[in-house]
Amino acid sequence: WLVLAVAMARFYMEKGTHKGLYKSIQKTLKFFQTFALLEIVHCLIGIVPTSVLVTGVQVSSRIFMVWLITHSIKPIQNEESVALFLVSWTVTEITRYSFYTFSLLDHLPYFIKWARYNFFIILYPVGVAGELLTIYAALPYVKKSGMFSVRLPNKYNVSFDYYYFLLITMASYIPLFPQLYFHMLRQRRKVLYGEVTVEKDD
Ligand SMILES: CCCCCCCCCCCCC[C@@H](O)CC(=O)SCCNC(=O)CCNC(=O)[C@H](O)C(C)(C)COP(=O)(O)OP(=O)(O)OC[C@H]1O[C@@H](n2cnc3c(N)ncnc32)[C@H](O)[C@@H]1OP(=O)(O)O
Repeated sequence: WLVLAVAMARFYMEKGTHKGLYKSIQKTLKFFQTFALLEIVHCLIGIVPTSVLVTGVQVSSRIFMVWLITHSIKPIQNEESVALFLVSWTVTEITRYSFYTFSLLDHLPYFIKWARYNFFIILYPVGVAGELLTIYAALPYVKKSGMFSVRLPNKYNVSFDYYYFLLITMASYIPLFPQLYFHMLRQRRKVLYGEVTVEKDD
């Protein structure tokens, strides 16, 4: 993610625009974000004590944004909203992995701890806004092209409309995002202020 941050900063300093940013960093982004699937595996096999459900929603929604939205629908790659979620994911992950690294080394600077459990207050809504605006921008292209959709009649007698799937996905942020956000607020109270709260989990 640090590599991604440097590439993004260099691109913006050289070009002075976000247009072309996604194209220039897409390989690195796809590599690291797809690799994040391992985080779900780590939770499943218990080598980290994190909720499988929270991590699953977090990682799968990002994989979906990377592969099934931004990679697949080229005309939206230059939208401002793409830069919005890219910056927000990158800052979040640099902070989060710094937190893990320094925690493992047993030398966690207070600033990293503070940043891990404060930055999300702004970055989460900003990232989600970037994601939702990007899906919204994709809707007309998806409707026009009929991509990833299966129409009747066909030999399996099934139909699937990606356009409506995207509308449902956007709607699912309404119940799911607050769960992730409140989870982080509870973690913040626990880690920064030592408050213990009971959380219903997977
Ligand atoms: C198929 C279509 C699906 C569509 C779904 C649509 C619905 C989507 C709804 C909303 C999606 C949100 C999208 C998201 O992409 C938006 C953004 O990310 S915007 C940017 C801002 N984001 C954030 O701030 C993310 C916040 N989330 C997190 O930080 C974590 O990812 C989270 C998984 C939520 C877990 O955090 P939590 O604090 O609960 O646990 P941790 O894992 O951090 O820590 C627990 C302990 O485990 C140790 N640990 C964990 N991993 C490691 C590691 N790799 N190495 C070492 N140690 C690790 C950690 O230190 C903790 O230890 P201790 O308890 O001893 O402190």
